[in-house]
Amino acid sequence: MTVLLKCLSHTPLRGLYDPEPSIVAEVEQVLVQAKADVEAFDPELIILFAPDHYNGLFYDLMPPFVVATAAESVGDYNTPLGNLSIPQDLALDLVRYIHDKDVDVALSHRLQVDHGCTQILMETTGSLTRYPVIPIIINSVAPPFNPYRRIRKLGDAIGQFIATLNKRVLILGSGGLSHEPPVPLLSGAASEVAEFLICGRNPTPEARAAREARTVAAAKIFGTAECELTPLNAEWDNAFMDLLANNELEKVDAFEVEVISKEAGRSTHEVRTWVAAFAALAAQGDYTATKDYYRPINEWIAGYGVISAQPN
Ligand SMILES: O=C(O)/C=C/c1cccc(O)c1O
Ligand SMILES: [Fe+2]
Repeated sequence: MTVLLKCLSHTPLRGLYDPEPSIVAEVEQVLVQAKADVEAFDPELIILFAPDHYNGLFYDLMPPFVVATAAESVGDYNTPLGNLSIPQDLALDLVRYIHDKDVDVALSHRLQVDHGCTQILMETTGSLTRYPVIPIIINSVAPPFNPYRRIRKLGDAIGQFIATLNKRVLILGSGGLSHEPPVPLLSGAASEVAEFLICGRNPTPEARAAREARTVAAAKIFGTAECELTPLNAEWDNAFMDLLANNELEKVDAFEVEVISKEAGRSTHEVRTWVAAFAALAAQGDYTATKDYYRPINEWIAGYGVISAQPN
């Protein structure tokens, strides 16, 4: 068993509403390197920790964690449609293993996934199907959330499972860092919005286009006085990346959801995927991590970071 970890912010605004060309080129270079690293590692399995953004999972049944044995991309924003290549029996073995470690996960035999899963696959592998992948969705967008210590336990259990495999395993974490896109909250929502959040699967093309246009409109004013969304927080982001790079993962047990939402934005909780990814890595022993990139990018509504790590 050999392990490589990559955690990347995602943003569906990439290519839709970009910052100045030098920044686009800078990020492109980081992503080209990430893809080259993955190509050289040649994974036999990808464990992908990702959030959903009310595309596959809704409040009619909102699980904290889901392992998918089959998944198709909804093709939101600029991401491709299509099925992911999931080894079904291995995914089921993973579910049984996690349960044996006293952590409960939901199971889906037909999950719809969005840019939370697909953008990172496209960026690091160039395809939805290049390598076998087991997607694990961690609720990071639809409050209430379970505590960060539960994410660490989940990641640790999955890391122990990885250690039983005689495979090269790429662990991916998708999302974060600080950010707050215009994703509605159920609490206080108008009835039409509440209906979408509870049961909004398979929107019409017009509804999807309207949602994407709302995100672009928010991006155009994000970070200005005109915008009511919580601004990016580079200090929070750097402290979080340092915590990971310095092998201090247990500190996340003290993270408070409401405090993070206020300080860094409601969708900052996508870093829960990074916590799970690093806990899975830490289950292999000590590791060395490198902060490959960080920049707060208002146009993308993203504290945008990339971090890589491998066991020592
Ligand atoms: O779900 C959406 O419509 C928008 C999501 C989004 C926007 C900006 C940054 C992100 O990480 C997102 O997921
Ligand atoms: Fe996101």
